[in-house]
Amino acid sequence: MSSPSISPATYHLGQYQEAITAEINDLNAKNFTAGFWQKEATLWTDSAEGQESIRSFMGWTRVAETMQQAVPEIEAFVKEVKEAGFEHVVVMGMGGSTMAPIVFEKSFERANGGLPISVLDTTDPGTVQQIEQSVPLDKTLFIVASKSGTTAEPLAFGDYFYAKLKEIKGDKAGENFVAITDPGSKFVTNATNEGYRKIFLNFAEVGGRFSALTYFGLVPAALYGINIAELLDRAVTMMRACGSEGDVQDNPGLQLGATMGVLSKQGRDKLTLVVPDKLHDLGLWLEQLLAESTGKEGKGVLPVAGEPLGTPKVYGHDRLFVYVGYEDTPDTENRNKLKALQEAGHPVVIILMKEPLDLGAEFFRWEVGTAVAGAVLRINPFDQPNVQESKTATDRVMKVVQEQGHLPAGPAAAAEADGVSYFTDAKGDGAVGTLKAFFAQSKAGDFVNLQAYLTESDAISAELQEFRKLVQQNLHLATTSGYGPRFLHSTGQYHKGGPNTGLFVQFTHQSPVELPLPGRSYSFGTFENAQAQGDLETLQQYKRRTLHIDLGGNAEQTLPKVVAALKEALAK
Ligand SMILES: O=P(O)(O)OC[C@H]1O[C@H](O)[C@H](O)[C@@H](O)[C@@H]1O
Repeated sequence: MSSPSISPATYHLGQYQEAITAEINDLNAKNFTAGFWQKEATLWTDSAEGQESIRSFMGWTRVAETMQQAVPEIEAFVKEVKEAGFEHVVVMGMGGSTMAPIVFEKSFERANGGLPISVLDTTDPGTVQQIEQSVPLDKTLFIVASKSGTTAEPLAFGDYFYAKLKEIKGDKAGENFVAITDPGSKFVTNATNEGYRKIFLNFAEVGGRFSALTYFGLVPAALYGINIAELLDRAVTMMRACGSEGDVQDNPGLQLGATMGVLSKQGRDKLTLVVPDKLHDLGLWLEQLLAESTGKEGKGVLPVAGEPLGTPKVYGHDRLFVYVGYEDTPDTENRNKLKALQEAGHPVVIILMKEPLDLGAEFFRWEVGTAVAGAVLRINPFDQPNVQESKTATDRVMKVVQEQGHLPAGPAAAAEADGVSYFTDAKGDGAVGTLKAFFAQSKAGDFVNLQAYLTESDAISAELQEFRKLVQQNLHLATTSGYGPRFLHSTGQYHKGGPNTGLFVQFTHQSPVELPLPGRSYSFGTFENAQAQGDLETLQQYKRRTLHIDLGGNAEQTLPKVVAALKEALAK
């Protein structure tokens, strides 16, 4: 095993170098690094209330060291699980409670003896059913992961699969369940009563999106066969480089954060992440960290992940490109394009790791960088004030469902074609005219966000990519895309709290799969569509430009028709 070292980061900042250096000098002049480790909340805000909240969520800064002590406990648990004959793990949760497991599963090869992992973080009935049908239920360990223990989705997933296991194992169902949650939550009591095999108590002072290196990330990682001791050692190496043990000359987190903060203030507020295929899902984790931490008070760094990388002519002046890849993977096409972008005057940062275990260090670099960007933007990076609003709106919708047995009726469609209904204020003729009118509202510096409350599949993802490509090539706008309700717990904060520069395209469907939820009067599908409706109302309340496209009962068949209509609408 190579000894831990920090992956090199190269900054090509061109005309922005001067302003960023000035910011770094300012931060150093006020002893930012020392203040950061002492949780000096004045670095972020002048409000006393804000300062108290900041201090209470800075437990993540030293949690990697704490977790080094917990490695034997986690490894003993993994041994117990394997000896008990489990063959598969399903991690169920939203946002920060599942993003790191997704990255681990996709970025590492499963080690010999490691258990395969699936992650369930959607209420879409088709996806829930796919997971149910793809695992041996009686030999599957279900991890219900929720910091607060109150999030509606993980509780629903837990109840759903617990009922299934009860049918198979009766009173022994709890043997297949594990909880990861904060101490004192009601969920702890419920999990205890239901006989869960184990309850891992996490740390109240570590927020969800900063919890990759706690039980939330590490328990699934260890079950999958990842060497978590080494992962943590590398994180601790990065902690030291960022000044955890005293003064450092160049703090890598501070450098990244100052770059993101200054560029955001100068209008280059769209951090475009470029990765090799093997790191495809790193973007999901980073999206939540950056968008939820910085997207508030009309400011923010917008993470753009999974967008096809283009030539300089398709971009405006609103990007910072960051490449995270591997030293020994040439990834020639991306690297050449980045070179061209750099030469055309776009700021580009390149981080090269040796192997996936270096992600331990990178998680920490980005966490510090995000906190520093928050200080430069003068916002509290540890709260998510606008996420709750959309949950409250969904609760209102669900109340109607419970009273009337169905979702509340919405406005009349602006257009209907090919079994697809379009809802928006923009006025145009038919599907093509409506799409044209909707996008005619865009201007330079805007972004287009696709929200897919659909069953995730390669075919749907490919169509969404095509949609993004058309927008990028014809309108030269940044595009982001996420499956709902996952993104609600991630980029959803930025959509409502960040600058009003987004055009939101929401896709819903009427799932042919009907999955009732135990103990509730509604099904997964109704819940999913209520979440979409609740968020749409919240976006509209914030005067965001919205287009809701209902794809009907066969989204794989109708989405290509929408893409074809878009092509026509955007043609010159
Ligand atoms: O882990 P939980 O408490 O269930 O929370 C899951 C997610 O819920 C919310 O939507 C927050 O905005 C996220 O930051 C959080 O990660």
